[in-house]
Amino acid sequence: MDKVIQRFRNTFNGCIALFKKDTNFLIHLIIAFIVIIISFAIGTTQVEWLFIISAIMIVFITEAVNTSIETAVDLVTRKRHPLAKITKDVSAFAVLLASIYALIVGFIIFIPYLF
Ligand SMILES: Nc1ncnc2c1ncn2[C@@H]1O[C@H](COP(=O)(O)OP(=O)(O)OP(=O)(O)O)[C@@H](O)[C@H]1O
Repeated sequence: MDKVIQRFRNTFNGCIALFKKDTNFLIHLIIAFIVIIISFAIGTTQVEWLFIISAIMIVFITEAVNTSIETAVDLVTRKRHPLAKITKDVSAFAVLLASIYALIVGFIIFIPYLF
């Protein structure tokens, strides 16, 4: 049981570290909060909710993994290195892909409600 509690504690520490290191995460969180409020207001369907929640979670997850990878690279080297650059750039690209997916989902779901 102690081990389970310790694991939760470590995970919680990871969450705090993520907020401290990555200011983008807070921005994503605020945007997600606004999207959820709008979704409640317009009464999106169950399937639309599934897409909205999955889009939000994919952005959160990639942003967290991106921060973790950036931190690991910084741990390995602070010097400029082409491999460090590729690692960070590819990891940032994953966040961009997730954000594009979220935008597409948002457009497909919310645009019809506007008209
Ligand atoms: N050690 C390095 N060697 C080579 N290029 C690097 C290195 N560290 C960072 N870079 C380049 O600088 C860019 C910015 O890196 P940085 O670590 O500042 O992340 P960041 O994009 O500012 O992350 P965030 O804004 O999420 O904190 C990277 O995407 C990469 O192209």
